[in-house]
Amino acid sequence: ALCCQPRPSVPLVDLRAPASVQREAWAAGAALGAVRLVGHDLDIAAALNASRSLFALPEPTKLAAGSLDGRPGFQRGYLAIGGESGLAANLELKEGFCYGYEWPANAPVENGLCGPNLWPEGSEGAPWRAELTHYFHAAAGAMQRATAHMAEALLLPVDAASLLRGGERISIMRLFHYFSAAEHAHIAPGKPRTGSSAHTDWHVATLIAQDGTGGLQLLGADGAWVGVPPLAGEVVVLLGDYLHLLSRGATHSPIHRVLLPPERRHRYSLTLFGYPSFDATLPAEAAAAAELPPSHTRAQLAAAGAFNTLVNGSDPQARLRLAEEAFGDLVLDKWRGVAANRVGSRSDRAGSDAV
Ligand SMILES: O=C(O)CCC(=O)C(=O)O
Ligand SMILES: [Fe+2]
Repeated sequence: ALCCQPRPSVPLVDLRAPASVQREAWAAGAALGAVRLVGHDLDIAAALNASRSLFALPEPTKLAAGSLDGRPGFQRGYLAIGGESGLAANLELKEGFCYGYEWPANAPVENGLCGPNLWPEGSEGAPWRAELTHYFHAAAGAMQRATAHMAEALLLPVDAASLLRGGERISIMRLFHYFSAAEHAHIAPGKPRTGSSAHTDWHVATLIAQDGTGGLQLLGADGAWVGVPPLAGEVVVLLGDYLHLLSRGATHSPIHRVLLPPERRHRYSLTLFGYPSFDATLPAEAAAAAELPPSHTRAQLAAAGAFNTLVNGSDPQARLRLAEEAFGDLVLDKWRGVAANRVGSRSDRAGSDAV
């Protein structure tokens, strides 16, 4: 009977249905900060397979495509295990690869988030690379449609079309490959291991495709971690800090984390970070009304402990920066911070955890 079916904890939105029909699902999703999405036309299995091919490349080939040393804050290229961490206390046991818009060779670098993709040497013409490039554009389109759908359904006090406008060339795809806890025991022995430390996403929205392993969790209002089910054919849309601010709190930016896969399992995910334009600034009233950190209950804050978020609420300069600084400058600062938490770095040894 209908009465006895468990209510799915992350609401499901079908992009093929009119936004007005999906109002209830988006309202529940805005309160939680996440929806499951179908009707997106993405070939998730093909993209996951392509990312497996990339991570199966020889270690030296991957390391040679590493990005972090040259340009602090610039996020393209290969991320080795321990190469970044949301919280300095943790070793995040995953490797990653970040890429996005394909800048023409010799295009001028307009800002710190622009620049060439750092594909592994010898990958020109590889089918997996073509698939990943295709997936970036398809996923960005699906996210654009989803945010417009959401804004329409929720009657958000922002121009729906403008949420991600101008961010197409700086939005970033992050491929992850998570290991089980006992692997790579020689790296930072004794350090607590996790997949992704508790955090909020700093931008507009995140579109996540995951394999069947599971491990992504977000905090519900009561402070209980809610598993985001890895269901075939679905992607997950998480709503971020910048959307929370822009919408004057109409959407929640959930604290979430990724647990490591069980023994002998690996987890793959494709995570697209949807940015507004580099120069986007918050209207002064929105910045003044901002809750920092965004709209979390006491139960959520207690359950999360330390977590990484766009602006540090206990820093008196933070509110000022929100009103005055472009999104791109704020987020570049954040990227420098997580890179500074890499294994063996100075802030790693000092154990500092920015919240
Ligand atoms: O791998 C995932 O499922 C999500 C990772 C995540 O939350 C992030 O990179 O911001
Ligand atoms: Fe995230």
